[in-house]
Amino acid sequence: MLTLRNISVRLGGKLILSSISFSAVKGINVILGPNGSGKTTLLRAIIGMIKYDGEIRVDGEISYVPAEFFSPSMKVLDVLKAGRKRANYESYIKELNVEKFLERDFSTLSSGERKLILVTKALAEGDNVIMDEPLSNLDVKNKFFVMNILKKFNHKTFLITSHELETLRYADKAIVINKGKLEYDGGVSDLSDDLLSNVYGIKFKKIQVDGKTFFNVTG
Ligand SMILES: Nc1ncnc2c1ncn2[C@@H]1O[C@H](COP(=O)(O)OP(=O)(O)OP(=O)(O)O)[C@@H](O)[C@H]1O
Repeated sequence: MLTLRNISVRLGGKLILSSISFSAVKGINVILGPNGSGKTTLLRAIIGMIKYDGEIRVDGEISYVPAEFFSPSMKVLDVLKAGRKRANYESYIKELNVEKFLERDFSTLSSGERKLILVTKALAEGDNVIMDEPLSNLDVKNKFFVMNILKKFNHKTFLITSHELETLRYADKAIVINKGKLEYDGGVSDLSDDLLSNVYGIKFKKIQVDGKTFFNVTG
C-alpha cells in the first residue's frame, strides 16, 4: 500500500507540489506530466529524500531508481548486492537477462545496460518500486521487455514516471500532474484526451483497441 495525503513541497521558496493526494494500486501506476511539473519532486518526497507537508503511508519496503544516477567503478554484482541483505537477486537477474553483465565494471556498461541493472536491483529490493523514467535509455525492444516484466510482478506496487504515453497500455492506474497539482488519478480507460491535450498543450486523440487505451498526437 502506498497512500499520499495532501503532499505539498516547497523548494527554493517556491511551492513545487500543492496538496497531492492519491493511493497507488498494486501493479503499474504511471505518473505523467510535462517537464517541470513536479514528478521527480513527488518521488523524492515519497522516498524521504526531501521534506514535505502531508502524510505518506507505505506498507513494505521501498526501492528507488533515479532518472539520473552516479556510476561507481564497481563490479555489477556488487552494485546489485549493495544494500538489502535478504533480497532475492538471483531470480530477478535471470528474469531481466543480465547474467552476462555480473562480472563487468558497472561504470563500463552502456546507459541502457546500467538502467537494466538498476531496475533489476529495485525489483529485488522493494515491494513498492519507485522508478523515475525507468524506460529512458532503453531501446524500443527493452522498453516493452521491462514493461512486460513489471506486469508479471503485479503483486508489487510500481510507481513510475514516464514521458512515453505507450506505457499507459500496461498501466493499472494513471496519475497526471501539472504545475505541481494533481489533474487526474484513476483508470487509464477513463483518462480523457481533452485532459491530456490541456495539460501538454498539444492535441491528443484517444483510441481504444482490444480493451487497451492509446493516445495519438494529432496536432
Ligand atoms: N531546489 C529547487 N529549488 C527551486 N526549484 C526547484 C528545485 N528543485 C526543483 N525545482 C523546480 O521544481 C519544478 C519541478 O521539478 P521536477 O524535477 O519535480 O519536475 P519533473 O516533472 O520531474 O520534470 P522533468 O519531466 O523535466 O524531469 C521545476 O520547475 C524545477 O525547476
